[in-house]
Amino acid sequence: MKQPVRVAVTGAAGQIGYALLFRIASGAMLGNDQPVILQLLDITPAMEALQGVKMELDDCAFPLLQDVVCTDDPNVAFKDADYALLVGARPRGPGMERKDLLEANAAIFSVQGKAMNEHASRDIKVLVVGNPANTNALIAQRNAPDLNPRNFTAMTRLDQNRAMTQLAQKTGTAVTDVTNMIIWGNHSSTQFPDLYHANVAGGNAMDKVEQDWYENDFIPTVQQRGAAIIKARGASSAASAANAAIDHMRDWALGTADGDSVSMAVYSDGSYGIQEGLIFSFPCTCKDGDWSIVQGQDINEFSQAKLEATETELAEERDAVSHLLP
Ligand SMILES: NC(=O)c1ccc[n+]([C@@H]2O[C@H](COP(=O)([O-])OP(=O)(O)OC[C@H]3O[C@@H](n4cnc5c(N)ncnc54)[C@H](O)[C@@H]3O)[C@@H](O)[C@H]2O)c1
Ligand SMILES: O=C(O)C[C@H](O)C(=O)O
Repeated sequence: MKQPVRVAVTGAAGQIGYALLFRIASGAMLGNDQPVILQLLDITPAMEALQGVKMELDDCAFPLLQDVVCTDDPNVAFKDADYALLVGARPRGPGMERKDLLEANAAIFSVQGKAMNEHASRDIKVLVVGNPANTNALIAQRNAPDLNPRNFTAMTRLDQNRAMTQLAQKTGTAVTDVTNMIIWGNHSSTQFPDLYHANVAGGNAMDKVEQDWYENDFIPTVQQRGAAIIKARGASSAASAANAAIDHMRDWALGTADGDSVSMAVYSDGSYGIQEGLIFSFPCTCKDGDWSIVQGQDINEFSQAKLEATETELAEERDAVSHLLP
């Protein structure tokens, strides 16, 4: 039996938390042979609700779940954590743009970055889900100077999964026929879903769809899907977001499939001309618990303009929170 690993989840009493924790505890994220200890963080007024979630986790009698810690103290939640899923944040309501959330959520992520810097495993793998996810990840990373910046990532896997289904439905194929479906940039309406490098049933995706559908239907549908869910449900996506978080962490920990790449917002090393230090979604492969950016893809004029637009937005978000970046 493997040694248990410690998985910190913030915002654990929230909607995404409720769809996420049971799957982590079941082994869906780290494998059926990996025992876990859950370290759950939420704010003080949510402690009673969090205790209720813990009672339900207990009542599942998950064989892999060794302990559940509930706390309102980030220093406790991140103690020796091997993985952290930073979900806790104020979600976007109808009519709100992500930028409206920047200031409100920025403070949360600087505190949590500092707590990880002090208390977490030096190899911690951090996934930021709470919006604006890329910039929250940047704030956490910059507040954790003793940790490797490569340990901090943000989630664009939900956008990738959305894009895969749209493409499969359009081409009359199964989602399992779609590979290398990459989202570049920010988890926002400037994200760039790239069909030029995606494959459907072994052929290039752009050979199977019309340019007009790609530009005027597919891209806006994927970019606006979060807002469409909020409009329909009156609340932001939760189960699909939790599912994408599981996908992201599982691939990072256990590796991506041969011949496939996945979308991960990671610390930019300047690849594809993207400013170094931004948390930008690139095509990534994962092996032995580490990610790398897929290099050498041709970027045409259309794609280049899209990459620049989403990079500009991320640079603006970074500048708007510069007072929180040490
Ligand atoms: N990246 C993505 O693809 C994606 C997708 C869906 C939602 N989201 C984002 O995920 C976040 C959570 O969504 P939700 O639906 O679970 O929201 P929710 O309001 O149901 O839950 C958020 C939880 O976070 C807690 N929280 C607030 N401040 C905290 C703090 N300082 N420390 C710890 N916990 C804190 C709240 O008490 C609440 O329990 C939102 O920011 C939402 O916009 C991201
Ligand atoms: O768009 C939002 O605010 C919610 C979330 O990020 C989503 O993509 O569903």
